[in-house]
Amino acid sequence: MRARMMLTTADFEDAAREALDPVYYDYVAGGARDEVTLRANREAFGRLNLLPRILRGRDKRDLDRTLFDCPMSMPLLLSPTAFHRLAHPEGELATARAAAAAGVVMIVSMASTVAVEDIAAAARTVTTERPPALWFQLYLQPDPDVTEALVERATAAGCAALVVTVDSPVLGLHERNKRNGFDDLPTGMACENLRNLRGGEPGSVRQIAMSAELSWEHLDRLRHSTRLPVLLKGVLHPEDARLAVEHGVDGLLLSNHGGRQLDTVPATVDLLPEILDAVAGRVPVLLDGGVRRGTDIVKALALGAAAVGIGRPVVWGLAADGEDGVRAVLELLRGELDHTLALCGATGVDDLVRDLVRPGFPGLR
Ligand SMILES: Cc1cc2nc3c(=O)[nH]c(=O)nc-3n(C[C@H](O)[C@H](O)[C@H](O)COP(=O)(O)O)c2cc1C
Ligand SMILES: O=C(O)C(=O)c1ccccc1
Repeated sequence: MRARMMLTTADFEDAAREALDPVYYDYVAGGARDEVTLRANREAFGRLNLLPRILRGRDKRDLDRTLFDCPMSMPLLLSPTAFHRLAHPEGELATARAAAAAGVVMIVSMASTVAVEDIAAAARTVTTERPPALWFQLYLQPDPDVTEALVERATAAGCAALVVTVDSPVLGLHERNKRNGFDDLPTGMACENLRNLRGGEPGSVRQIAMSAELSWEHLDRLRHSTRLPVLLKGVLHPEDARLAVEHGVDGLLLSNHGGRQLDTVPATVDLLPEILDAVAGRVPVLLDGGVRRGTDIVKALALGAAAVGIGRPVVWGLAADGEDGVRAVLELLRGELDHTLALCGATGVDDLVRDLVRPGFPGLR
């Protein structure tokens, strides 16, 4: 049999589907309820068209960008995803090495199955000349002391920014997980960032409190307790984007959690112009949700995103081939990004403007 050619992120999803226990595949692939938003993220990119410029490009294009003092080899980062050891025995260690080798930021999930200190050590084995480019995602905890202990842990491990996920007053409901009876980690895996956080905590998934009573006061308290840049992940209403800036956040990661929280919210790329108008250039706006192609990255950047994140494609790479698989996913997206820039007549990622993107022309869907 001919070996499968791994040319696209979809090829990695196919390989992951074959490699993974179907229960874990469903956990990663799935979205909330009817999965309307999960599909919308992809469909929205599909509805946008690119209108390239001619006779103005260059042979070698600039892909690099610096955000919050973190140099990135391209404006693509690893959005936080939980439980990497479900996908591969090395879990987040493999992911971190791949991200560091590719020169991109990994946002470590609070619910990682390897401790953030060990993830940072793995990244350091690859990048010796600069600190590992890790940011840390957290859910604000109703007990501010728990949040503070987590932040201290992530900061001591060398994380360079905090990404606070605010779209989860309660956990989204995934009917795939219900049908499969998946509601906990298997024996031998734990949420290692929560183990022994303040006392003898076991690191169980249930230690992650989702609370509908969190308020801007909790965020203010965090904002004043750390010198790290704070980004909010999961702001969807433009009014909340305005409030977030007023409360001193350093950036937004525009995200609908990959269609995993409230179903039927809009696709992130459709919301991007409104959010950018609300923020009015005061802080960078990053975006994730449905990014699978170089053309998706170019569309989001041209509309004004400072960088884009990928969630599931990272886990597909990891499940398919560990560190090499994640690296391959990142490199194929880098290649597609560069190729798309060339075809658009752009000299680099800083040369993308809004008028490259048009709403879909009829017949081009
Ligand atoms: C398996 C899985 C686990 C996730 N875990 C987290 C998490 O722990 N924290 C968080 O803020 N977002 C989490 N997310 C959401 C991602 O950060 C991201 O917003 C989303 O996956 C982006 O969409 P994409 O998968 O279409 O690229 C998770 C997503 C998936 C698929
Ligand atoms: O699965 C998720 O999307 C997610 O965000 C999460 C939250 C808490 C624990 C594990 C995963």
